[in-house]
Amino acid sequence: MLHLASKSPRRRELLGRLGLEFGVLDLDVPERRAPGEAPAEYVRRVAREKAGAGLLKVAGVPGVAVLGADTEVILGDEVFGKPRDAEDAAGMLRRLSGRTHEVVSAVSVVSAEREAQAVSVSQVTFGELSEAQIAAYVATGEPMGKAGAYAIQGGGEMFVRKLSGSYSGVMGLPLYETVALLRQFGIALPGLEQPAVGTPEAAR
Ligand SMILES: Cc1cn([C@H]2C[C@H](O)[C@@H](COP(=O)(O)OP(=O)(O)OP(=O)(O)O)O2)c(=O)[nH]c1=O
Repeated sequence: MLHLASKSPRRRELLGRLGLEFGVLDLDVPERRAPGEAPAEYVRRVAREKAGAGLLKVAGVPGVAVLGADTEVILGDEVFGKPRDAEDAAGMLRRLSGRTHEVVSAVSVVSAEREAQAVSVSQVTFGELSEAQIAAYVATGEPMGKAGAYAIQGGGEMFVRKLSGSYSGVMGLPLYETVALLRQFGIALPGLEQPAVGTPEAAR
């Protein structure tokens, strides 16, 4: 049985697209970058810690695997996590305006026997954002709870001039990498292995 160690509704929705059954573990893992820690290393560590904390919660249940993930927006050596408040969100959007940043999403799967990890890195280029646009977007509340203060799956898509990488990775759970990891753990993916309901006979 797979468990998702995440409070993120996006991760629940994305994992659900694979058509497998999974439980959800609500955890609070601190997200703080250690001094001198490289941005990509930080994302990998936090994903591993989320999965590890989840495994502790279900310890003793045989045959369980736990998936944890972390997503951060990286601009040079700066790491933008979830904004603290509206002002912080506006500051992040100002920094991202007219520039290309990276969105790094790490996924970790752990079980009592093994652990594996995959990382997805996407490049996202924003157009120039006016102060009015930033203020209007922040006022929608959408930036809160999102790394880099935007949601590509929401109004933030209007800022994206170019995306090179994984759309689901930017949203918080890179599906291509997740499928590969789950297969390593022998977890069946019925949504991928059977024809979708309603697919015409000829297309099967
Ligand atoms: C860049 C970007 C991030 N995000 C979200 C994905 C993640 O939920 C969030 C980054 O914060 P995370 O710390 O990765 O995740 P979380 O705190 O939401 O959930 P949990 O730790 O419980 O798994 O930003 C979007 O929804 N859209 C985007 O375009």
